[in-house]
Amino acid sequence: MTTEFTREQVAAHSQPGDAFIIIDNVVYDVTAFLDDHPGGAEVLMDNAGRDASDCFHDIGHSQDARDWMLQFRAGEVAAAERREVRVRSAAWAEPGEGDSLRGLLAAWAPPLALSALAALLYLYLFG
Ligand code: HEM
Repeated sequence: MTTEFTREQVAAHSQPGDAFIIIDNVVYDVTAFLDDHPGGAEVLMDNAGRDASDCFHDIGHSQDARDWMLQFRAGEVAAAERREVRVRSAAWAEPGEGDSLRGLLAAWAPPLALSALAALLYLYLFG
């Protein structure tokens, strides 16, 4: 079962030895992570006990960062106090496999069509 925290309860965890942060309605216990954060302990402590969703997204954290944060998950913000989760910006989203395949097809379609046409013409004239 997931533990639920009110925003007031999260605010009580704002010390270096006991630091919680909210990102997208999920509560993270970042106490053990402070010294390991590539962005430094200070930004995390500035946001300890608070909702740091905007800051987190503004940085444009990598997929690695998002995988990493899973291990600090302590619970969720109580249902009545959840906020709308910001939609990912296009710049932040990583290209999916489907996108690159589509891009590849789009790039190759015109030359492939031309060579098929040339082959047909050759067969028609000299075949
Ligand atoms: C548990 C939550 C978090 C994790 C796991 C995490 C992880 C990381 C990682 C792995 C990086 C290196 C760059 C990257 O891979 O994206 C990074 C950089 C950074 N993070 Fe976080 N971060 C977290 C929360 C936050 C929050 C809440 C803030 C802001 C309030 C923040 C601010 C920064 C900054 C300023 C950088 C440096 C960016 C740069 O040097 O260009 N991080 N973080």
